[in-house]
Amino acid sequence: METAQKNYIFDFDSTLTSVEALDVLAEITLANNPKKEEIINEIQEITNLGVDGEISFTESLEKRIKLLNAHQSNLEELIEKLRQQLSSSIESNKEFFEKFSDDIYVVSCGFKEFIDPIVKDYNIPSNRVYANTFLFDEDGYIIGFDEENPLSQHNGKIQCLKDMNLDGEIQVIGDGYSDYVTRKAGVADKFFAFTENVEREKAVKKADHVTPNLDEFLFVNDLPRNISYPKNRIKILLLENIHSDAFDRLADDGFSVEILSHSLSEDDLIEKIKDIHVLGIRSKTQVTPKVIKAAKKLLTIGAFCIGTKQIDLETCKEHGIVVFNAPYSNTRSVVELAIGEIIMLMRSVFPRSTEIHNGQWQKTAKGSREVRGKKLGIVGYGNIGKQLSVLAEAMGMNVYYYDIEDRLALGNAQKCSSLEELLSISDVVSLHVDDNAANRNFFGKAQFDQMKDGALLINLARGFVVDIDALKVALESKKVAGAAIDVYPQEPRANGAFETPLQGLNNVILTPHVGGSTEEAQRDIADFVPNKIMAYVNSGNTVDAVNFPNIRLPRQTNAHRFLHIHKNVPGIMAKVNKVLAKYELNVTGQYLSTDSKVGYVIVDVDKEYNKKVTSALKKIENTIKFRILY
Ligand SMILES: NC(=O)c1ccc[n+]([C@@H]2O[C@H](COP(=O)([O-])OP(=O)(O)OC[C@H]3O[C@@H](n4cnc5c(N)ncnc54)[C@H](O)[C@@H]3O)[C@@H](O)[C@H]2O)c1
Ligand SMILES: O=C(O)CC[C@@H](O)C(=O)O
Repeated sequence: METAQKNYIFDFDSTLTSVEALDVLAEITLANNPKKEEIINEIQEITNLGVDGEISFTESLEKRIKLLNAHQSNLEELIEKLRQQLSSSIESNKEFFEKFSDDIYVVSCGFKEFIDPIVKDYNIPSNRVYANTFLFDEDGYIIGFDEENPLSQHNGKIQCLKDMNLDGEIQVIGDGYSDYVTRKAGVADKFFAFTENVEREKAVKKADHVTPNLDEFLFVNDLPRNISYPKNRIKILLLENIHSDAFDRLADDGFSVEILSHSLSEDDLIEKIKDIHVLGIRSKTQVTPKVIKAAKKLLTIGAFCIGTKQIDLETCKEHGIVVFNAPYSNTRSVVELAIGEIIMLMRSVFPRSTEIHNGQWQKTAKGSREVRGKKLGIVGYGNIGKQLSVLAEAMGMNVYYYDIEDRLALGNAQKCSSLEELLSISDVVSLHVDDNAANRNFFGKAQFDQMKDGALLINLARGFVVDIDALKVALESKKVAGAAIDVYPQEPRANGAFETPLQGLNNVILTPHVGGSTEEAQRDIADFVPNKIMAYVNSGNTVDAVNFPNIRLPRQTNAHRFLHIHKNVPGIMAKVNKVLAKYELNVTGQYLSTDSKVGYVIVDVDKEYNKKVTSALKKIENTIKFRILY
């Protein structure tokens, strides 16, 4: 079947390059001019007025050339600078410019003197560049332009395209007025608003299609491209006030990111998740089997925290959804809060402070003790427990710990063989067990009874670990002299009203699950988790995934990468290889990692292959998910 001829008409400034060339020329010519900033601002204003169609293009050109005061010798430097500032999606898609060279034109209101040498590198010869030309005086100064050229006139591109008299469909790709008017005038069949460098409201409104980069344009036209799926089509939803650095990092990589300050209910999440490829949450969002079932496009979930029990990890795995977390980023923050709270509780600082807030002066040493020499009992000697052990010891505390696993003591910390033993000797008990469901109501009446009279309790782990009613009784009876609680059996999804039976009790510090909420921790998490997400989405790496076989993949060079996630049943690898053999693929690398439930096989193949292989791989029985990356 013969395919219809298409002509691709590219604008130059802010489309092929990320800048306006005359602005760059101004930077060069005005380098030593004391009024440089003023003049450059003026030039930019004039450029924008012209691009938006507020003043005639000829007028804008005349004014700018006068202000520029440029010389022929400046052009060489300009060309060098422009070469460094090509739009990145143009640079990464050279193959398209090579394969479709006969159908590509540059039609620009810029100047051939600098456009020709730049686009030549992209296989576009001078005779397919339609642009203005400068006029020079005998000393080589630019004094004007060829006024006969239609491109120097208002609506010049319309006239130029008419004169070009091209056969077939005409697609214009550009960012401004001169581009979109060609569509209205009927000389272009489609206008693509290119917004990689600048997003002009009017251009976006008039566009048949908004293309945030060349990848999107090539994808919708099914043209050869450097990337399998445009990143702007990958939708990321970040909930629960995740640090804005995460948004910046993911958006800078080209993804479409939406950020919400609160968590979503199951129903709202089910609705929202249908189109989402990547979900980012903290501790409040429950990712239930119903949510996962609705998440048809979901590739990965980032828990921007330590805990992952809010996510049904097994169901995620069965659906080929890879989950990451940040296991260490907020550890130090929790430890520092625990240390602060131990001191505050030991000194009864909060009751003393409340008295003064209520207008009372109560200077007393009663119920106020140093931490030095006191016994700290750490329950759960993991990442947080261990770090707390070291800092507490540095303050002169004697550290004891209890863990269900065999954990090596740090410093002079002493291991207890049972929880009872630890509780019976500790002046302060600090809970740092993990968020395992088995730890529900782990600490109740029996444990309070086993504590020393007047000991203190700290819970910065999970709310369901402590029986709050039993704690209330222990505090009221003075069995426990004080407590610091950061986590609660039920926590609200968003900021607002909150009630707990512990409100109003003496020497009880209540914080709203902020143990890990420091600027430093949140920034670190906003670096760590997006990196994991990008490594998976962009290359298939699952290193540090919490529910998936971990695999570190080599860099993919000059190859297409097939990612095949399947149920781990006998014979599946043989079937995958049979398909690859049937279509005679040249396999350049194959990697496999499995656990008892799923298998994850990655195959790197030569770029040229029979495309039918992909549907054959998808059709293999027990396939869960299949993706191609390039
Ligand atoms: N408040 C906050 O903002 C905040 C911030 C970060 C972490 N946390 C929570 O802190 C807790 C500890 O985090 P971590 O990074 O140290 O986890 P971790 O997995 O490194 O350590 C947990 C330790 O607890 C032990 N453990 C589990 N159940 C136990 C039990 N019943 N008795 C004794 N030991 C037990 C484990 O063997 C492990 O050594 C987690 O619950 C985490 O969700 C809270
Ligand atoms: O930031 C959060 O919402 C959770 C903090 C903490 O409980 C964690 O699991 O890291």
